[in-house]
Amino acid sequence: MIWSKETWQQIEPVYQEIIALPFIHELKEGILPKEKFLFYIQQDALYLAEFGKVLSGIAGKLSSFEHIQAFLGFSKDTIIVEKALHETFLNESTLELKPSPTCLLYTNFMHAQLATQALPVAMASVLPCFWIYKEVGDYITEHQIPGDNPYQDWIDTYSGEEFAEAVKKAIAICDEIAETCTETQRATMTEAFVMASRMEWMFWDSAYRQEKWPV
Ligand SMILES: Cc1ncc(C[n+]2csc(CCO)c2C)c(N)n1
Repeated sequence: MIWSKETWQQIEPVYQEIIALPFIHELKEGILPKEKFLFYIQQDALYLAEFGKVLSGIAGKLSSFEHIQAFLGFSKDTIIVEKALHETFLNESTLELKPSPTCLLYTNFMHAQLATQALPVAMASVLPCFWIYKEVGDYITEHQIPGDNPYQDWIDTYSGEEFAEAVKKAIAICDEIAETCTETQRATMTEAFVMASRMEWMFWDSAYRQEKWPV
């Protein structure tokens, strides 16, 4: 079976929990309190800055010209989005922004995967970031009631054609790499994918709770 198909089946329960989150429901209805969205965007800017570095780190370890080009493109797009978020939603004071416990957990996990795991495992760790956002973007678009939604730009970004193409490419590259792996390596890739998917759930949940450091 194709690695990505088999692996998505593993996270289907996590995905169902994601679309059941109040953050996603209220985003879809356009009733998410502004301060919760802002908390999310601020943490996302911090997340994207690290994620962009991890993507270019993966590119640096790849050998096929086509794969390198794809991952450098993903990295560049991530940094462009991060910069745009800063310009649209954030101001000077965000220089003092500090990552929430969940944001730090997720970005450190990605960096650790890149630094200590085999390349296919690091690639599997970054894939939920693409794929889950695509599914969530499509889900919201399909279940939205027409009308004004202050978060429409965000929704359109992740349900658009351009993003769909990037996600397709990321999945295809992971499948191609998985084909060259042993069963054990493929299982480790799946484990990494599941772990990152759980952190995607946590990221939205932590934004809804405006998570603080306990001490
Ligand atoms: C926590 C978190 N996870 C995933 C994304 C989505 N995303 C971020 S970068 C990128 C790749 C190309 O731009 C994608 C799909 C996000 N914004 N925040």
